[in-house]
Amino acid sequence: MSNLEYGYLGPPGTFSEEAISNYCARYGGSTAACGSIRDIVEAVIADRVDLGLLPLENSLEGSVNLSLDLLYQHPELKLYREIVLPIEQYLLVQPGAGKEEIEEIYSHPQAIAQSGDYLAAEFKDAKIIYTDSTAAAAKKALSDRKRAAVGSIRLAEIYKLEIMAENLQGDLPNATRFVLAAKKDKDLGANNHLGEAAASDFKTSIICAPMVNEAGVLHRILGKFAEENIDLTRIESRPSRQRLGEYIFYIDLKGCSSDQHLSSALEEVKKISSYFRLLGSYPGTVIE
Ligand SMILES: O=C(O)C(=O)C[C@]1(C(=O)O)C=C[C@@H](O)C=C1
Repeated sequence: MSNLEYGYLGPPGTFSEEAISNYCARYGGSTAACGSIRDIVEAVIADRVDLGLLPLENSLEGSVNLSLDLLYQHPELKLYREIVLPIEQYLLVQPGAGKEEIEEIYSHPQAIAQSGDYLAAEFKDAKIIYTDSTAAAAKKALSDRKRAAVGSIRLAEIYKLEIMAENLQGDLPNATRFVLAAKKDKDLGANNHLGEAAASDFKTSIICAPMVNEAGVLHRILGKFAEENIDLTRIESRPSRQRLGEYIFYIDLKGCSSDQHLSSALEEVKKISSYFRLLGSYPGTVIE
């Protein structure tokens, strides 16, 4: 078992904590709660933890933009593993509080968005207040019976809250994909389990920006992967922050960067990019 320390979005009771606790139960290691996604990245950079767990995307709501932006802003970071966690949202209140008493609903923006249809139908007059995490929302609900929190069932037990409603995301499949990131030059030890998986289960993530902003550039980049028969699992754009209308692309691909076909496609993409960064090749862990 490994003795690595993992920073995650706390306090205890978040989905992030569930994901990393599950991972550590399987592979060893300890956890450290951080107050925000920025704090996780700072803790990794300052060597206060070995790796940080960043939420990257959700099956209903898409990207966690802050995580994408922080990965771009910190070229010293590398991705080591993906963890996918199924998500179920609950509405939690002070014991005994009635539905008609609820005036404010607290949660992380992703959790609020995943429960959007339910909240619009059942609490259309309630004020929605965003928090840094679902567990921070539970703490808010604890102190006032007119408040409710959206989050995991574990929050009910940890913070002694009552479940007012369950399955807020409806029947749609809800899962969040996290990544473990560390400094590239960090010595993670030999027995870290991070690379454990069948080679076929690897994914590779890159960030790139086209050399010129003209018709067909994205087509040319994607064509390089098609030529080598590489399965592209996700593409996301974010503003380059240099000029209005200029974007950088986050691309996830099946395979490992050392595979012959993927490595030649990456070399070709590098040639036609003004910015290119290999975020890493990593295996995944799916939590049931
Ligand atoms: O607030 C939490 O519980 C988190 O772990 C963060 C987070 C996210 O950023 O997406 C993680 C999973 C869920 O999608 C909702 C919130």
